[in-house]
Amino acid sequence: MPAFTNPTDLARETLKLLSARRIAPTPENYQTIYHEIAGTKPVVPHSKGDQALLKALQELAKQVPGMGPQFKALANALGAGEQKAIETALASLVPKTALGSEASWGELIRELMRQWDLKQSGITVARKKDGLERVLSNFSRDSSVLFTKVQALVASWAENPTAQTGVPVEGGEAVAELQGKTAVASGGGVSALEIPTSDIPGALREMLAQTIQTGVAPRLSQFPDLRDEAVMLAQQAREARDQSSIQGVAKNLKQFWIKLELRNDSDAQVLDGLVRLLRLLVDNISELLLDDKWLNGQISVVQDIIAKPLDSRVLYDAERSFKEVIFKQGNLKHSLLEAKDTIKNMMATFIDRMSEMTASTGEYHAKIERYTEEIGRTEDINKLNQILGNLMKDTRGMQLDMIRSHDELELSHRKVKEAEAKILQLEQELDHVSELVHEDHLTGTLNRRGMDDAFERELSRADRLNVPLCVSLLDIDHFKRLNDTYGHDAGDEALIHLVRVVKEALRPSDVIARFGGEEFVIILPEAGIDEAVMVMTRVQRHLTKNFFMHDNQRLLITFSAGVALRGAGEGAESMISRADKALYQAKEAGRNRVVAAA
Ligand SMILES: Nc1nc2c(ncn2[C@@H]2O[C@H](COP(=O)(O)OP(=O)(O)OP(=O)(O)O)[C@@H](O)[C@H]2O)c(=O)[nH]1
Repeated sequence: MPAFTNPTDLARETLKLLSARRIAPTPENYQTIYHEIAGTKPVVPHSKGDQALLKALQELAKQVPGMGPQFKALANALGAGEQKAIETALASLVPKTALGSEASWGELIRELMRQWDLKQSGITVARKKDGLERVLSNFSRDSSVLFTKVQALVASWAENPTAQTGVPVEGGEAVAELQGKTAVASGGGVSALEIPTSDIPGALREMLAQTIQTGVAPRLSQFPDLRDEAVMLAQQAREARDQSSIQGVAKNLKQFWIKLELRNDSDAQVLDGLVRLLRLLVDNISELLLDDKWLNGQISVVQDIIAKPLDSRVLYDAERSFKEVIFKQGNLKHSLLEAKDTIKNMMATFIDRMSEMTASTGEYHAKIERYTEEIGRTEDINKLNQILGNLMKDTRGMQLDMIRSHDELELSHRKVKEAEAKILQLEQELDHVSELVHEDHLTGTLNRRGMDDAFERELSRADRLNVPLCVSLLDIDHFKRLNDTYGHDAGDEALIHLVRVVKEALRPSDVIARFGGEEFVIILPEAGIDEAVMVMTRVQRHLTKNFFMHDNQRLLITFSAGVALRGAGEGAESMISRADKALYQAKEAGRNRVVAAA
């Protein structure tokens, strides 16, 4: 029995003992000594967080079948703040857990308490409590599932202090894996608690597979390669049974999403590009309206673009060409209008002079008639002399007028001729500028200038994304013989045929440009050397299956090609030169083949 029961005595004795034992008179020490003297248990005040944790443990005691007493003991020990009792309670949880690891539940709860007390930005105690309650109420029927869920929840707190939610939902682990994270914390002491593979249930795998197959793949119809990849991934997810294949699926999915994001970006770019292009066309229609022919040229470019699968690069090319044409046409239009004005002025001068001349000759004739009458009427020699003098003067004046008018007319005529020549030249220039939009006018591929632009763009893209880039130089075999046998026009047709067939076999992102006569450059973005050689061999096969028809004859066209993979920091010129050497080797080796450059 304690010696003191009266609170005043107890207080006095407590202070005495504090002083006798030389213990600092802190509130905690005072409380401990007080209870020691009174023979009572100290009431440990609980923080809000502790209260929530206690409540959660009490909830666990109710919900987990067969483990109620253990959780209750732990809650009591925590409530009383008795370290030894906490340890015993934790130890008592261990053998009862369904999971193999002896220390699993104990460690998990210890970690739960540790994370509970830690302050993570963005995860409040209320949020933790909410998360824990949801896990308890959703998964407490199966202790092994509950273990995994509680573990994932704790890991999510530990993993990312700024995480928006700490509540794992169905498939939460899978989502964490997809994002390239594991559901188990890398620090914070739970790294030993790996999720056993047997805990990735078949239903979850199936759900993931179905999400990819029926939710993702059908929305990728415009990107057949990605759609096929999604279907393949779905199959992979369905078949993944062990840890390493699940990890493989997660890695593939992550890469797939990155690709999808890039593609979506480029989709938005295509839309942007198209809108910019249309705006450019509409805004500048007045510049292009000088002649219907030119306007139609621009519109047909837009129509061509819309007819093809949209590609931000095609739009970019078209936009650049448009801008150039509009700028040049604007300048030319100005000069053209000036030249036309000059002609109009010349014509006006000409008509003025003509009417002046007609007027002065009319006047002269009237004077002559008058002088003739006067000459008929007079016999006076002096008078006649005077009339003759006047007549001479008028005739000389008339002659001067005539000479002046003649000179002026000559000048006008010359100026009109010059203005006409200028107009002709300007019109030819306009035609030429318009042709620039269509690049190589025979085959419709890019010309050398277009190729330079495309190279510039692809090289910087390859640098930016750190992806490979290949170039191929192809040359038709024995083209001279074809020209000599069937004529130059047939040769031209063969070039058009070749380009059409080559384009069919290439990817939309590949670029083809006419390098010279019967030589073409193909830029293959994001292709390694093996892939590039494979693409060019596929193009060759496609060409041998598609004969060139001339005068109802099936003519087989073949080509040889050299392929070069871009070296670090290598420029277009050097790549083409290496591809050219490889092309030479292909010709030397018997033609109709593809050779990779060293
Ligand atoms: N029809 C036509 N012929 C062209 C054009 N440009 C170049 N050529 C012709 O292409 C031929 C190229 O001949 P060569 O360089 O001797 O090569 P090849 O006959 O193809 O022989 P190999 O390349 O060795 O297989 C020449 O006859 C050129 O006149 C063009 O635009 N149209």
